[in-house]
Amino acid sequence: MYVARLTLRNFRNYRDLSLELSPGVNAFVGANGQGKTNLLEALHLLATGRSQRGARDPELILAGEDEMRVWARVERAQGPVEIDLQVGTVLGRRLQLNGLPQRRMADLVGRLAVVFFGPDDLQVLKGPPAGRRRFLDILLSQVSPAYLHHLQRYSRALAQRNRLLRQIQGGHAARDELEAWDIPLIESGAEITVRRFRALANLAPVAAEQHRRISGRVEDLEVSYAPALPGIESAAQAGPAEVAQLLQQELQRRRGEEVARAVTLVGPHRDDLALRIGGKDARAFASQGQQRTAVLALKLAELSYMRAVLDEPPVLLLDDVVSELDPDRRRHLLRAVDSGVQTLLTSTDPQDLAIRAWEPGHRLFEVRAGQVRERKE
Ligand SMILES: Nc1ncnc2c1ncn2[C@@H]1O[C@H](COP(=O)(O)OP(=O)(O)OP(=O)(O)O)[C@@H](O)[C@H]1O
Repeated sequence: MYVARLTLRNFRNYRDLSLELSPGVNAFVGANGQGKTNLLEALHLLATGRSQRGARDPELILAGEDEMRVWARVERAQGPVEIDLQVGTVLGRRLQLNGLPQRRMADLVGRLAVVFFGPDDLQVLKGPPAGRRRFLDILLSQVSPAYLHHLQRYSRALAQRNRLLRQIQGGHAARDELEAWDIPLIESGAEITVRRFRALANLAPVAAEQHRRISGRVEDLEVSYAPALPGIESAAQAGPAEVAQLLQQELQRRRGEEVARAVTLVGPHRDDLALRIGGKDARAFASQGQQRTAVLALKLAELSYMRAVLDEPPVLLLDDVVSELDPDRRRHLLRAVDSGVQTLLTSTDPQDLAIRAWEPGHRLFEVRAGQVRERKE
């Protein structure tokens, strides 16, 4: 798939922009703070409903305005899709697909699929588990509406349950009220767990292979799902009903502790992704260079996983990472870019894009203060 046209109105520092994009490589160069990342953010928003920076809706609207619009025409194997998202400070979000208003925001997901790779991703290995869970959640939500449904249901149940636990602790609610929230927590928690295990079974060998190639077969990368609850792995192989049973037992067992600590202690929001490089825990031991190689391998695995599930490549968004990689790792990344994947990449330095070495048909744009101009070489 590829984005043929992107139109922005009052989005971040763009008042009015309409861009025609190449199905191949689109490079955006410009000094810091000119609006390069904002362009990729617009596409991330259309793909996932969320900003990759976790920005809230009002922050996305041009300062002084009260409504913004992001619109894209996406060419897909089965035909074009037009996604039109409007966000207002008063009116909230409104979504149209191919000109038809949609009632549910979740309908946005699955129209455009992206793999985003930015400087923050380089920290994902050493950072807190939430970042690694988010990696899986964003990937799976984009390829599976069922996963997104369970994730939303689970998050709601978790938030409500935590609120109730605080009320119980404060003596403002009864313990048996928890049961109503246990059901969605267990059911959707089991679905999420099983689907994460299955995805990793596919992702891990690809990440390992990419890693071998990038590191020159020096070290092995092992990626696996690391559930907080022992026994979950074999239950997940049997299916969601078996996982649900384990979660339920554990919730019963730890109810007293949950009430005492006023927080939900059981479920996939406590799980992690384990990465081992050369047999050692990457979180504790990986050097800067090893982290970069591992993250790059993971991102390339994400790309090929999505490509296989969707039966067409997603759009690759590379924010300021080309310059962060040494020539060898850059070559591996750019090889993936060359293989029929629409790519939007940003850099402050046109030299480090090595743009001339790319296939014909790439486009080079200059970004300055919310204006984008195509640069002819
Ligand atoms: N809601 C908004 N209204 C107006 N301007 C905004 C808004 N949000 C962000 N900006 C402006 O957008 C610019 C930041 O753009 P962006 O993050 O895309 O930078 P960049 O070109 O990617 O820079 P860098 O190379 O530093 O990452 C800043 O000048 C910021 O003030």
